[in-house]
Amino acid sequence: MDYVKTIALVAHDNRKQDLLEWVRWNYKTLIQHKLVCTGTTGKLVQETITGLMEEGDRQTYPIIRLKSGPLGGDQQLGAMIAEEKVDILIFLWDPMEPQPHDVDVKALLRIAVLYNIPIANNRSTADFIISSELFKQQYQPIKRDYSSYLNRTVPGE
Ligand SMILES: O=C(CO)COP(=O)(O)O
Repeated sequence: MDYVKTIALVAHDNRKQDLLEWVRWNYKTLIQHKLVCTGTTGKLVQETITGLMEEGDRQTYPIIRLKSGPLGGDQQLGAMIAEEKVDILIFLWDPMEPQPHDVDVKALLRIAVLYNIPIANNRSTADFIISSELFKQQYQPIKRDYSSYLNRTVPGE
């Protein structure tokens, strides 16, 4: 990943205020990077950052807004990670409430682990990521070699 990173920000409803507070705290750093969000999170992040900009250069802050999580946004984000278009995932998911799209949440977390991108699922980990020395550098996550899996023989072959 480059100096300028693509950072995905996602939060379940009960965690959105937490994420927005984190965005407020870190917005000067965040605006130096590219942001991608699921739909409702994206709307709130965009409004928050736009509101924090100096009045003179205030403009709707550009972020990539995908569909809302339960409507396919988590899957769109997972696809972006598989295409190596996302460098970091900050996903404050709700540990206290089941979600209608639990399978999509699990799939998103799985693909983020598979591609070995940094993932924060709570604010303290998000703080550690954004304040890390590695955050300010180019960094290449080590990729596992899946060639033996890809070249396996399947039954009947
Ligand atoms: O449901 C989500 C993540 O699983 C987030 O979706 P929204 O940002 O659209 O609320």
